[in-house]
Amino acid sequence: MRHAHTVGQVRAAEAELMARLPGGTLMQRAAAGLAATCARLLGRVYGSRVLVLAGSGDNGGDALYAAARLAGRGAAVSAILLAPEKAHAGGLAALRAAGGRLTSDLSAFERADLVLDGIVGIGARGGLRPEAQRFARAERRGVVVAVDVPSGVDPDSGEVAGVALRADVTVCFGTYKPGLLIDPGASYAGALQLVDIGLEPPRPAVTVLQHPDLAALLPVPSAESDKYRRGVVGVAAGSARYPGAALLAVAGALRGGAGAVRYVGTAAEEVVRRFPETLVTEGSPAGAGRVQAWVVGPGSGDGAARALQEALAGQVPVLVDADGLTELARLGPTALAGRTAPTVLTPHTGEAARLLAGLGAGDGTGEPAGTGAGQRDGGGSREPAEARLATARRLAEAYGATVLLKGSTTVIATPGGDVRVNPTGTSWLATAGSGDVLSGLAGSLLAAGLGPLDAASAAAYLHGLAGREAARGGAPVTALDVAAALPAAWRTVRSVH
Ligand SMILES: NC(=O)C1=CN([C@@H]2O[C@H](COP(=O)(O)OP(=O)(O)OC[C@H]3O[C@@H](n4cnc5c(N)ncnc54)[C@H](OP(=O)(O)O)[C@@H]3O)[C@@H](O)[C@H]2O)[C@@H](O)CC1
Ligand SMILES: [K+]
Repeated sequence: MRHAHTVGQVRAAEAELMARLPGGTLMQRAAAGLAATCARLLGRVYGSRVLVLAGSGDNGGDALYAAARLAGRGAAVSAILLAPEKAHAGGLAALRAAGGRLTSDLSAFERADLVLDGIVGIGARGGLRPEAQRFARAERRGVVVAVDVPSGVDPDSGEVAGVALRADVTVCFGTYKPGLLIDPGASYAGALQLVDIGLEPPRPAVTVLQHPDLAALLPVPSAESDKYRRGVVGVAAGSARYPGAALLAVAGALRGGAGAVRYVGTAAEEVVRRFPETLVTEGSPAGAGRVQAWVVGPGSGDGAARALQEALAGQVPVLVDADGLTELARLGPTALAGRTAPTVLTPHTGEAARLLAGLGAGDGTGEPAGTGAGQRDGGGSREPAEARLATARRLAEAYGATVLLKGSTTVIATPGGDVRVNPTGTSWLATAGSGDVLSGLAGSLLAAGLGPLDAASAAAYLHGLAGREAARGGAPVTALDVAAALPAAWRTVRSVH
């Protein structure tokens, strides 16, 4: 599992560690790790052309010390200082002593085999300054290695105010920063490398699952398992207007590890025709048999209100999506107040705006909460992408539910303040009905016994992998293709041990 910490947490841990170590130790550890990654990327250090962009803080210091190490191994190193009078004195002296030289020639950026971006790190305030902005726009030939954070990316939120330097690799020190894991920041960071500098920060602000975590989380049937012990997931989805949503949610649920899928709703006939293994009832959740988790809302249209009310009245986990979310936004958080079992909400950006409006916060559009029932669009984007982390946290806390906020980086937040970011997303998943597959899948994992954070983040992870698998070779995918590729995604995560 990858752990990310906020700037505040890093600063606190850094202060604690620095108090125990001789001055400059951490920077030397950072520079050594940074230089080692650069050497690996260059292949042959001797004779290579390296350019350092050094700002006025310790981020520039790291870059200058690392560049000095490369110069010591025969690289031709030049440095552009963005604030010459404030450049890190020790780093600069080390670089000079190793044969590095200063330049103000911008074409060095274009010619370099490797550029070290040490303009600004976790001390950044606001967007990149004008003297740094030109590097974000310049042509380049070589590899760009960001020191700790790509300059211009907000380390805590991933926000980019204006422009940022796009890196091929980001070498971060001590811990990952949340902004490297969340778009748009994640798309500027390239591959992530962590250098251990001995930092021991507390509980992470953000975590990211990796294949072995998934392999450990996913349910495995035991010798004693029967379909009921493996969990039954109830799917209340689809309507006369949107029968397809029922099929897609069921398709996802069938590949989520539950022992059986029980469908309730008006599309029962279509569902059983397409997926004969499904148990179907033409009613609503109250009249259906026992389930271990409910999925409510995809394509439910006018039926959403009743299905939601009945599912929430039970004491099993409930995942609310699509029209169920619109209804929940109308009711507000009090609708969940009496629940003892977990609730998972899976909004896209537009639905998140409605849920926020349901708090009485308003979404700035003047649209009253609860409008747009039956809307099957991608959600419009009334919430700025950069505010996603904060939005997910806020909704989770206010609704007392685990919130999976869909987007180019899907973010999952719990009411207790845990946040996971999904690393497997792909833009191919921006296809109609793909969210319905995700909710069926996540509901199935809930029914199989995973907790809400694990179920939601494992579902997002598998869904992303399945999307990539279905789009392999650059082919467009349909939501059913994604569902069909889910078994391959399970095998992929299980094959890595
Ligand atoms: N934490 C750790 O454990 C370790 C941390 N280490 C390293 O230290 C780094 C943090 O160093 P830091 O605190 O000196 O801040 P840093 O990011 O260099 O920037 C501050 C300077 O930049 C400027 N500036 C501000 N905003 C700007 C903007 N938007 N655009 C352009 N410039 C801007 C601002 O200038 P001023 O306002 O003073 O003119 C200020 O002086 C960290 O990322 C890591 O690399 C490692 O050495 C080892 C252990
Ligand atoms: K940087």
